[in-house]
Amino acid sequence: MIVRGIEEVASRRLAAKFSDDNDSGARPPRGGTGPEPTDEPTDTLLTRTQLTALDEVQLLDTTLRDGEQMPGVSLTPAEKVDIARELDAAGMHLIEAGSACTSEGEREAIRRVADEGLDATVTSFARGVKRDIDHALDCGVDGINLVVPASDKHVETKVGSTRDDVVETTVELVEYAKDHGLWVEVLGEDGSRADLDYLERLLGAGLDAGADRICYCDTVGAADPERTAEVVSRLADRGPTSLHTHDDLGFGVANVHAGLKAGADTVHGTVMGVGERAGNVALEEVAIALDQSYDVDTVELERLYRLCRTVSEATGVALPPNKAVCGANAFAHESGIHTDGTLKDGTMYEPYPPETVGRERRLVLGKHAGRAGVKAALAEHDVAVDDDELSEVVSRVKELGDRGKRVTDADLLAITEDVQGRERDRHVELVDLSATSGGNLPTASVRLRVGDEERVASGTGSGPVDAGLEAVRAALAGDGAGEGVSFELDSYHVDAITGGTDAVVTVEVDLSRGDRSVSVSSTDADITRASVVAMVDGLDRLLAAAADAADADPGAVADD
Ligand SMILES: CC(C)C(=O)C(=O)O
Repeated sequence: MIVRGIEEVASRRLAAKFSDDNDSGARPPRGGTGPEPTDEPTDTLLTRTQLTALDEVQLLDTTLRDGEQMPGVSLTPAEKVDIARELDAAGMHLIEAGSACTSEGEREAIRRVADEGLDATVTSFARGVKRDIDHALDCGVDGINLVVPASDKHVETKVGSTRDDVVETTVELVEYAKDHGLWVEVLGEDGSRADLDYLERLLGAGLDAGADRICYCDTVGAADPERTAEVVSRLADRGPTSLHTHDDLGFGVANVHAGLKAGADTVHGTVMGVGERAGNVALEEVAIALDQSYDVDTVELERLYRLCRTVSEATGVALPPNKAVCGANAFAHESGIHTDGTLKDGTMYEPYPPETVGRERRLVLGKHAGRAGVKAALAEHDVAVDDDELSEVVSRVKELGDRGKRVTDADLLAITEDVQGRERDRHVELVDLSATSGGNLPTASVRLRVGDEERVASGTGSGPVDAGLEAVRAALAGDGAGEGVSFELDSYHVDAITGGTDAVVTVEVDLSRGDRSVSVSSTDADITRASVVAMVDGLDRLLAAAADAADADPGAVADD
């Protein structure tokens, strides 16, 4: 582990601030008169603005600490290690791996992250008590995020202390941690609601005692950008300053930008903004906004989506469909006008190409569908239609959309077959399914018709749906008698259509084989059946497409 350039950035910035060169215009003055357009060529009318006083920003990820404080989220050591590896691979500068005082299990997790040999600086959260620092030392971390109360509410009501005592303890603890070789950041909890003179005195005392940096905390997300700028510019005059913002007023990212313009150089946040209440600022949003609007590099953007998926899977927090960068709809277009425009020029309705953050563009069909979008979707499945057929398909797609249904690829293909009066043979079909759960090992058995043969197989999994998927995979794997067929389940989504324990559910899956993919849905009162039927129907569509492509060659059913 290394302290990845973080203090180099800060000291260069401070040096620039206090050097004469600064006045010569080599570096724009902090807190200046507002954004200055750069002369970078651009193919849009947008000009990139320069964040005053900074050109490098470091990110501290606290998904494994503040993110895990989200109600209902609890990560195992293995999950923490997985997330930490992904963060490190993306080039995260600092990773707050947890709070060492929490439990032996938490210390084990922090130890494992610290032992990974990551490039990132690995830290532990520590409250303002010596035993928390000892616990952090015991975990082998590089540094600590030392949290001390800053607002009177926290000083007096929460910890029952006085301002002077908190300053004195902070100095002692910083000296103790530095004597033990730790990198130290001092955070003033509830700093946005603290008396500014006292906050400056408290955090300044931390710096004077040897802390490497201080952090402005908008603990309850109560500040607006103006307050943020006011507080941060005072703190940044004292030394390297980080920002820790929450999103209770929806100002999370705006406050980060205000704080950076006011002289901070490091941003705390979490992946997908997971965290207490309304969450922390989402680091993927910070990273993409800094890149797009200010030309500031932070982490590897093309790894952001993958990172979000890893965190979503580990935490169980679904990717919010309408969120920047990670949302399913971030690069999806449904309305006829948008789809038509997007087909003419991919950037028509997007601020940046999806590949920038490791995504792909999707055209979705629903009640707003138009001819261009439907035609393009059919072309992706190598289906050609004449003008009259297209009109009929579009109107049936809209009808389905009007009934509140998202129109999947399988729906579109079925509608088109009907409009064109085509019948097709199924390549794979579910004949029978049984599943058991409740015991130690959920199990499912399937009987499939694959071409002319019947295949029976069973599988086990974390639940009956997972077991059903394994059974389908096993039936299709081929055992010498039949040929093997493999596929990827790219996404799986369940919606309860009715309430109660007898709810009817719709399962929607995206499957792929090679470079072909298909979306399919199935509705049933039995979630396992709905899931397996959707998977088998999707696979059937993929096999049909492969067979068509190979000009009805039966060998196309098997993997190459
Ligand atoms: C205690 C600090 C760092 C915190 O999590 C917050 O202010 O939200």
